[in-house]
Amino acid sequence: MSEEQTVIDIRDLSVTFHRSRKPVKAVNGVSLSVKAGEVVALLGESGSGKSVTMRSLLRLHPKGTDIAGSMTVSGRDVMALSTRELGQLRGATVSMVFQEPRLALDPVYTIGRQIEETIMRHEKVSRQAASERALALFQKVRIPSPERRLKNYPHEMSGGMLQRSMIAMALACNPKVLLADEPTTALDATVQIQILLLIRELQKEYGLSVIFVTHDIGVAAEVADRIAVMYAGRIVEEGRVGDIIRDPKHPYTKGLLGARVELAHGRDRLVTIPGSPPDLAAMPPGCAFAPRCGQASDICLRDVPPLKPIGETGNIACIQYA
Ligand SMILES: Nc1ncnc2c1ncn2[C@@H]1O[C@H](COP(=O)(O)OP(=O)(O)OP(=O)(O)O)[C@@H](O)[C@H]1O
Repeated sequence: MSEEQTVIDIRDLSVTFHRSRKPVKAVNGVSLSVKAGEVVALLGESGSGKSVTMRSLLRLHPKGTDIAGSMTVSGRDVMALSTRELGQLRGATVSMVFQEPRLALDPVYTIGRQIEETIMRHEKVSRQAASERALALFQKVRIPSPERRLKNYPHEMSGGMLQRSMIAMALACNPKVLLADEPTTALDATVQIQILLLIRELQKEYGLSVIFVTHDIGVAAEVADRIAVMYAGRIVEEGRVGDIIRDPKHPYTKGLLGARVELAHGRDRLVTIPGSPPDLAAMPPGCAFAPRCGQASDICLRDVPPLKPIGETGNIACIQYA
């Protein structure tokens, strides 16, 4: 597979939930592609639609959810897959790691057993072969005393070890794609950086395409090749990690970076962007960020700015650059 080959292609994705009285459009016209061996971070505040975008790739939404647009993973049209085909895609071609590994693991089976079952669900191999592979995977994610640790139950492991175990399980069937949803958010800072480095190292070794969901621009900078910034269900800025960090263009991205810089300088409080994101069930007209934007003009309150190319590789949705 060539470096330039697109592995994930999301086109004009919109996702609407109908759980409450008013429909909630959690994702609104998102397009995103990820090449072979590339890491793209989806960055934004809570509720911006990052997880919903990512989960759409495996059609993990409740029944009755409206999904519009198209998605392909490794050339397969996700919306056209049968339930059986979708089951094969999950875990084999596409793996996921979550913020809370405990919720993804079964408390009554050992970790080793759960990795073996994952392998045997997707491949015709003996338990012995699956067990040997589980051991090799535990060595790969550098879990000390791997033989002994494979016999542990989830509650016997620390958060960091559990996340290493989840990464081992995610790699069990040689996936092409890893979807990571805030996998380090619940961990201490030192463990967090170890796990980020591990993900980055394994991603390179396996040539994985990764979508990494995070609310932390520092984490995104550490792990990603490209960053897509989401706000209220849309991508508002997208570009190479160095460009976004060095020269953020969208006022929202600047705000996210500003909050981070204040923290880095040891100020005693987190400087956040004033105001809060809009109610997705009652979106105001115009740019969703306008009510919080120091540079907004009348036109921003009226028209939604389209996402337009900027520079050679970036995109921006802001009237200042239209
Ligand atoms: N199953 C669901 N039913 C109804 N609404 C949902 C469902 N899943 C997500 N939402 C809503 O969609 C919006 C976007 O959620 P999403 O989880 O994608 O946000 P996020 O950017 O990943 O933030 P977080 O870090 O909090 O997960 C939120 O308003 C959320 O309440």
